[in-house]
Amino acid sequence: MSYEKELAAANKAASLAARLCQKVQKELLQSDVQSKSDKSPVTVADYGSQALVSFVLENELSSESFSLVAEEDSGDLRKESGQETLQRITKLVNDTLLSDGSFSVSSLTTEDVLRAIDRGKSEGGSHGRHWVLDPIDGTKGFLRGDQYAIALALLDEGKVVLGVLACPNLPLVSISGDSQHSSHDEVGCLFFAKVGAGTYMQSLDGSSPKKVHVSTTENPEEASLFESFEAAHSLHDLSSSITKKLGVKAPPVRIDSQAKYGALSRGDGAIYLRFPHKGYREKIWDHAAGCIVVTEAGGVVTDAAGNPLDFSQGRYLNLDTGIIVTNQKLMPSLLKAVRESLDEKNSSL
Ligand SMILES: Nc1ncnc2c1ncn2[C@@H]1O[C@H](COP(=O)(O)OS(=O)(=O)O)[C@@H](OP(=O)(O)O)[C@H]1O
Ligand SMILES: [Mg+2]
Repeated sequence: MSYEKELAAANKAASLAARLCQKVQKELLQSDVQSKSDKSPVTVADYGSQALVSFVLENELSSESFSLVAEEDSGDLRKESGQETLQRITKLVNDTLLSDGSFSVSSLTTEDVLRAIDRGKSEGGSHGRHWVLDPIDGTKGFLRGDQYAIALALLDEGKVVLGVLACPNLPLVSISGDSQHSSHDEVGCLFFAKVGAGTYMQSLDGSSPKKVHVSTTENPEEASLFESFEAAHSLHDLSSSITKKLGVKAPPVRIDSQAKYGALSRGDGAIYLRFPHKGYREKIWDHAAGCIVVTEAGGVVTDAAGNPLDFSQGRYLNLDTGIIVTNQKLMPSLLKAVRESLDEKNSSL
């Protein structure tokens, strides 16, 4: 199976969704009246991105019956209080489709938008094909004006077979701790990977794609660490104890969203550690696209016990403790350090 047509559709869908999100983030950052606690811009961009991706996939694949596992549903938009937001989303989606020029449809109605969003209710699973979407991954980063990603993947018989990460604010040059980059660097990256065919990166503006590879270092002293920006999303103390054991010298690079997987796939840094607080259940849309982008670039993604991630169990991942990402050479010593640090943590409880 080549998945050629599916990859082209996914790239188009994620790029257009990125355009929609960029427009909303720009307005958000320019607005003086926007209060910091107002979550409405991210709400509008989240729903708009999901509606757009769902519509583009249906259109490009000429398929009425595809399955989509996605983060949002239209419940709140169907209420009286959601009508103004729904109008804004519908206008944004139509403006974005119009800006592309390749869609022959006249404008979508609010009902079309609600229907497109609700396609995302699929439960996924181990049989057949399922698209997996996080319309805005890193919502907190989006509101801060920092990193976020549109993450889209395709599962076939429970395995991730393609993945696309659109990262509108990620510099085209390396962001690892030791590299110099300035606020003038060009931003906006599109990573895409297909099973058995490697990972590529291009600019969201459409430069020609270049094959990328994870860092090949086997020396932990040269390896820098990526982790969640938000301390509430990952135990920073635990990753610090692990990297100390390994001998990592550089301070951690903390950025939001699956942009971490994208950055790692092109060799910015060599390790990504994620240890959610007890009780948190990881969703498949937070890792499916990132996972194939890294593995097709030569990296390894496992849970804290060294098992591959299983995307076939529905909307959630059933995980042992955390997620570990690195290259093949560093994995054995990293897993050992993870095991030792987890044992120390558990014995101190
Ligand atoms: N408590 C808790 N623990 C662990 N993870 C959580 C938690 N709460 C949320 N999330 C999920 O984290 C997604 C954001 O990605 P990151 O954690 O990699 O980035 S960051 O923390 O925003 O820096 C974020 O994705 P979005 O909701 O799409 O933004 C969540 O799915
Ligand atoms: Mg997410």
